[in-house]
Amino acid sequence: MSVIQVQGLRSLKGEIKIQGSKNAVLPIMAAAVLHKGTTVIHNVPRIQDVFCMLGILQRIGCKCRLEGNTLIVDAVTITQAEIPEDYIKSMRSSIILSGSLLGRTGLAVTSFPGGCSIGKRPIDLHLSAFRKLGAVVEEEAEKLIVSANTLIGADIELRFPSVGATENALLASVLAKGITVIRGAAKEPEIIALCEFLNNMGARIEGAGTSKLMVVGVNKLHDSEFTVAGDRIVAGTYLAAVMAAEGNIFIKGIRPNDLTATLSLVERMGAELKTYHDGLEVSMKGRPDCLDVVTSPYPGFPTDLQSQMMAVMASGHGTGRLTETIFEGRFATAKELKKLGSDIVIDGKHAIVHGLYPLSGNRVIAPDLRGGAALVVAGLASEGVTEIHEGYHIERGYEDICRDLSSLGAVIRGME
Ligand SMILES: CC(=O)N[C@H]1[C@@H](OP(=O)(O)OP(=O)(O)OC[C@H]2O[C@@H](n3ccc(=O)[nH]c3=O)[C@H](O)[C@@H]2O)O[C@H](CO)[C@@H](O)[C@@H]1O
Ligand SMILES: C=C(OP(=O)(O)O)C(=O)O
Repeated sequence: MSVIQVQGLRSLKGEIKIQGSKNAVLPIMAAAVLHKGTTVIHNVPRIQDVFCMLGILQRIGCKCRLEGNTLIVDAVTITQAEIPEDYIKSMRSSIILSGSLLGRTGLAVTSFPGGCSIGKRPIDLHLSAFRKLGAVVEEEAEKLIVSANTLIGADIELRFPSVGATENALLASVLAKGITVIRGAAKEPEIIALCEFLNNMGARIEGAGTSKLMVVGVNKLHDSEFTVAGDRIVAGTYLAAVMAAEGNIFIKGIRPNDLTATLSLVERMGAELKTYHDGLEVSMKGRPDCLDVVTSPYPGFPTDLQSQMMAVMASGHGTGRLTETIFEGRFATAKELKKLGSDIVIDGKHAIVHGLYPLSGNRVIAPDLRGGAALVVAGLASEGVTEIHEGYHIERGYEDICRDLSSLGAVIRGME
């Protein structure tokens, strides 16, 4: 699907089941490499990033079967510790395999990762964690070679709670000798999921969900089965969709507690919410109020929902200010939203959004995964047709955004 067409100004109504979490399943798939046996993962979303990770697992020797939303990974034999560069460039999460390959084989040959063009995205914290555990990191003609004879538990201090660096430090330390303490760790629900997954396969990790993780190295892991939780960012995207389009929808298959900062924001913007243990009902009448929003690491408001919220405010009421503190490139979406008539002024880390309704349909280009989803949201609040080009970005993280929104009454279709 390279182009998405949205006919705006239709309210949304109905119920939507949220796919499994991308940012949880990718490190879990990488973690399966640590075990010389079989891992079964349920509620795996059928998205491009998962297909890419599957491709990498197969290239390094794993036997994988994706049946519906269940993935079986047989990692009895790893035949190579090098990940081809084309895979690495097409997906940020490929870097997470360095930790698990290093833990499993003592060697990981990768290169600098790709991902969304949302900022510089260095990996210095990942590499310094590997070094702390006793690995040697070498750069050779675009290749990044991380190796260790023996990984030894260590005290790792992260100067920023990087999600990826926390995951890599965990993966490299599970089979290391002795105790590893990770201070300044990320607290995202996806880190908790990874710790639960690893403990369920025999690892010994304490402190998940806090900034201090303790890993007691073990000698071996065992076969396991795990179910991935619903994707809080996809849920937040559909929340943004109903804020922009108005209406009433039930979002099921997620834990509202994972979305506390987002839910508090949308309530202040004017939505009515009812939360249940595995879902929530959202009702939006009239235009949402524009407010001040600052992105920050969990439990703060997630950068992965900033663009969608920009789209909501662009079609809202009053003036708001978005401050992006994590990824400096995420305001690329503003340029596209302006093509729909929105009034957004960028000033460094801040975007000042003056709400206007309705926006007017136009041809726009998805700048990245969440920026693409934000343009779909803006299309719902636009008069006429909005055509979003380069929709392949959206497929990295959404199983089928057109299927989901049409089931809620949106007039939307994808075209090749
Ligand atoms: C697959 C996945 O889970 N992706 C998520 C993960 O990305 P990712 O793991 O790449 O994000 P990080 O938490 O590592 O990055 C956060 C910040 O730390 C900086 N940094 C990171 C690593 C490092 O070695 N040095 C450094 O300076 C980054 O430039 C960025 O400014 O967390 C982000 C922040 O919640 C989300 O937006 C992404 O959706
Ligand atoms: C930035 C994102 O993903 P990735 O880290 O995989 O590029 C995202 O999910 O918004």
